[in-house]
Amino acid sequence: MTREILLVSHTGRTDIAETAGRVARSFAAAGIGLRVLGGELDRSGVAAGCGVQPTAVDPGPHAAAGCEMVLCLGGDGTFLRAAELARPSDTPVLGINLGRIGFLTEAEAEHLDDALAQVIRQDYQVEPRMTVDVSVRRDDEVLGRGWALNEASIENESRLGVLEVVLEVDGRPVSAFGCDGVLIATPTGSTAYAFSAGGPVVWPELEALLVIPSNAHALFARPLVTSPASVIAVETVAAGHDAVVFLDGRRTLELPRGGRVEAVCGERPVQWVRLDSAPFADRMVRKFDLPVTGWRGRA
Ligand SMILES: NC(=O)c1ccc[n+]([C@@H]2O[C@H](COP(=O)([O-])OP(=O)(O)OC[C@H]3O[C@@H](n4cnc5c(N)ncnc54)[C@H](O)[C@@H]3O)[C@@H](O)[C@H]2O)c1
Ligand SMILES: Nc1ncnc2c1ncn2[C@@H]1O[C@H](COP(=O)(O)OP(=O)(O)OP(=O)(O)O)[C@@H](O)[C@H]1O
Repeated sequence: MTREILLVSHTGRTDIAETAGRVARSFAAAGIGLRVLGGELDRSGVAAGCGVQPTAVDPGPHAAAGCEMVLCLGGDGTFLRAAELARPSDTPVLGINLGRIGFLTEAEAEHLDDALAQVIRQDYQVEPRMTVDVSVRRDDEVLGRGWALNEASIENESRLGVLEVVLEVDGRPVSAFGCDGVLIATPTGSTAYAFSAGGPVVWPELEALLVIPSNAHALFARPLVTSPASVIAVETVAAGHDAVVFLDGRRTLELPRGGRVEAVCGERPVQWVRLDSAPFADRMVRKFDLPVTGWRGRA
């Protein structure tokens, strides 16, 4: 069977385009075909000149269909973009960090050659990462649907005044408060926006839905960790403000005043390529540069 990989890279940096050219040549030498988004071919570094003939594809839900993986060269933003292309066809995504933080990526740039060798040998595991499915409703009408890998962030559209919301979990009211917004995050997203809003770091193997009020003007506005089977709803008051739901900071849904957002564990996860079994604790310490001097460990 012909092997094929979709390459998604940060196209705004020449160093990444050069790296993409190197990746393309390695895959070509191993007999692996390359796909690139048509609109990015010129800037991708894998166009004419690098000795490879990639297939140009449209950036729709079929972009990665039939590929063995989506390889992402960039930071977290590029990984989220790659996940959007990979998820509809359940294609695994591998991130190589050529960005600043790259919390979502599996390998650092200095280990690129080792990572490519593993990909070529098909020496990796794939694990599902939970997503969140979101619907926006008003009365009985569904106004929009979407999904996120990190989080759904409900935010006051105008930024004028507070957003008055009522939080509901599993059909029961939990708390009403004014706030800048409410985040509904996955364990993967617990180190992103939810982390900045005071949420807990959740190990990615755990399935849970996190609910984190942002700047709530209330005595009770603690981060909640709910079951993956929970249905979370956030209602905005009819006399209040219009809001927007940001999904991974990339896709938006309008939430008119008096509307309701419902969030549940995503039906379709993102398939995540693991190259090694380094514990999540090590990744967190490395990415957040946490001090660990003085650790002795068990004798
Ligand atoms: N105040 C905040 O912390 C804040 C505000 C808006 C959006 N965000 C995050 O930005 C994400 C979109 O990322 P982007 O790179 O396209 O935008 P961006 O370039 O504005 O990046 C925001 C920052 O979030 C980091 N990030 C993204 N996902 C992460 C994760 N799972 N764990 C740890 N760090 C993560 C990125 O590396 C970057 O430093 C959103 O999903 C949201 O989580 C954070
Ligand atoms: N070809 C492209 N088309 C659209 N957006 C792109 C493209 N290349 C890069 N971007 C966007 O540029 C932004 C920055 O990219 P990315 O997050 O990968 O780099 P970074 O900011 O250096 O890394 P990190 O997020 O890890 O700090 C992201 O929102 C990404 O989606």
